[in-house]
Amino acid sequence: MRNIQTLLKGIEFELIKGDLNQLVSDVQIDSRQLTADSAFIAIKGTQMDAHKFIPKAIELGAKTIILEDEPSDLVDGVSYIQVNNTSQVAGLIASNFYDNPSDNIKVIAITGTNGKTTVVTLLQNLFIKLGYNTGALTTIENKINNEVIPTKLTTPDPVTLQRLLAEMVKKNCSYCFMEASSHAIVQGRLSGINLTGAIFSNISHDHLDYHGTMKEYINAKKRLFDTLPKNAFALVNVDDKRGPVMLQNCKGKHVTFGLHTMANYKGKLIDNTFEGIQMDINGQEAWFQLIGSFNAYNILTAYATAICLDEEPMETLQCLSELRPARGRFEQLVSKKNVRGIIDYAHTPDALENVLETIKDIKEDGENIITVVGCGGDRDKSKRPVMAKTAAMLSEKVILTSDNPRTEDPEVILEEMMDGISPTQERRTQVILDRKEAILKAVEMAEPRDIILLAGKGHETYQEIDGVRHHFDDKEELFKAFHS
Ligand SMILES: CC(=O)N[C@H]1[C@@H](OP(=O)(O)OP(=O)(O)OC[C@H]2O[C@@H](n3ccc(=O)[nH]c3=O)[C@H](O)[C@@H]2O)O[C@H](CO)[C@@H](O)[C@@H]1O[C@H](C)C(=O)N[C@@H](C)C(=O)N[C@H](CCC(=O)O)C(=O)O
Ligand SMILES: Nc1ncnc2c1ncn2[C@@H]1O[C@H](COP(=O)(O)OP(=O)(O)OP(=O)(O)O)[C@@H](O)[C@H]1O
Repeated sequence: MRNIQTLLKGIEFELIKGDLNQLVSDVQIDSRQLTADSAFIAIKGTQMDAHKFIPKAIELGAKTIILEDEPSDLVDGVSYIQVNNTSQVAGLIASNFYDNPSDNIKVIAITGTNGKTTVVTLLQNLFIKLGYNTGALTTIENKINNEVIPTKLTTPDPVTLQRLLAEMVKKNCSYCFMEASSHAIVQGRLSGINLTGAIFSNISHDHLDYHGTMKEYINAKKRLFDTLPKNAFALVNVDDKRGPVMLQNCKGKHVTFGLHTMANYKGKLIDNTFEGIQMDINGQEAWFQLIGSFNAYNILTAYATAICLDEEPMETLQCLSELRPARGRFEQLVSKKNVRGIIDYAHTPDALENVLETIKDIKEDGENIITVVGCGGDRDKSKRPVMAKTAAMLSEKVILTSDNPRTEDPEVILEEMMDGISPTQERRTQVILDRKEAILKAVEMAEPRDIILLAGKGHETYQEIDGVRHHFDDKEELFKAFHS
């Protein structure tokens, strides 16, 4: 139990009614999770205004309400605390509730359109190999050492985030590596975290449905750097022209990396095969088991982060070279007929282009690429024709199919994807609504040495149709198709 005063440390507030010594058993932003004596933080969200749940919260036993708008009806025995922006202080309140966990664990957050999950996974595995207890928060899952905690979000909500950090501290973790999505940054989910480092991977077209313009999207990422403390490091990719932008007005220690630009950490790709990549990092050559030139960036990022955290360069390289790809990130299966299947989470135009360019770089002449790809429903519609066009430009054959239509009509999504296909590309493009059938068709069409790319789902084990998640796993389906 904590008293309200403790929860409000460092926050500007006004006590409308009640007692600051009142004890609080838990902090919640969702009325559905409330238990007796919890504090309820009423957030004005993108869908609804949680102020309307305040009566319900009190009914469920909440005696502390943190809100923006003063309610007309004030209940006796309940403390009402008014703040400017509940969404932006929820993390701070939760941090105070959990004893400011990020003072006792080094938290490193990565933002950027692509590469976040890969880098966080690499870093967690690297630091476990280096002998540390380590936590990781990713789109795939949250982890405390080897314990897996399922998640639906890339960056957890502010209260869950602080609870996870507190749990990591309890389990003696020295580090937490986490993804910071642009949604999370804008919504203040990271508030209350005392960051040790922030990383910028790259930026390209994504999430414009939420941010509106590219400028706003870039600004969202930049906010992570604008609020960085002086003793934290700001590690950015200077091959991306927005890298230096992230560092403008950033108080943290500026550190750069790049493959093509002068940087503190300079990498060079030497060899790129289906078995792995060889690269030079600051004059030291090493072999890594991750595939694709874009992974040269991810390895360089992980290396640079480890050195920023005072690890020894040779040991870091040795451990990095032992690491394998994350689930659904360029995972490969080869059939008896010698057809190579690649499962990759590429679900943005840029990531799709990257993965296809990577395959083209590595493959031999005469080996054809068959791409199976779809676009999600209820998400950025503008990327649909672009992704179809990218697939058609960089593959010999394309099968457009479903990828989480959610509440949208999958046929309409596919029609919008088809808008990106030119009349000449139409001849080598098929539309197969059912993803399982699309995979079977790709396998049936493939000749020995051909390459099938299943793009977009990666690690996901579901297909969301009409709001219901049905079990679906690209790797499982490909394995069955290869063995049927
Ligand atoms: C659009 C968006 O980002 N929404 C996130 C946001 O919720 P919201 O503002 O929309 O919430 P809302 O539904 O309007 O509800 C407002 C408030 O009422 C509360 N509520 C609601 C119902 C109720 O009965 N009682 C109650 O108290 C809710 O808990 C919330 O605090 O804040 C919530 C708490 O942090 C998030 O869970 C929620 O993520 C939703 C589920 C989501 O799907 N978000 C996606 C878009 C997202 O955040 N994705 C990024 C990754 C993007 C990427 O890189 O691909 C991520 O970090 O995962
Ligand atoms: N450094 C990189 N630069 C460009 N593309 C990359 C990079 N790393 C990975 N990719 C591509 O982007 C896809 C997604 O990678 P990853 O999951 O690591 O990114 P992410 O930023 O976590 O994305 P999300 O938040 O959507 O999960 C990969 O499958 C790969 O095709």
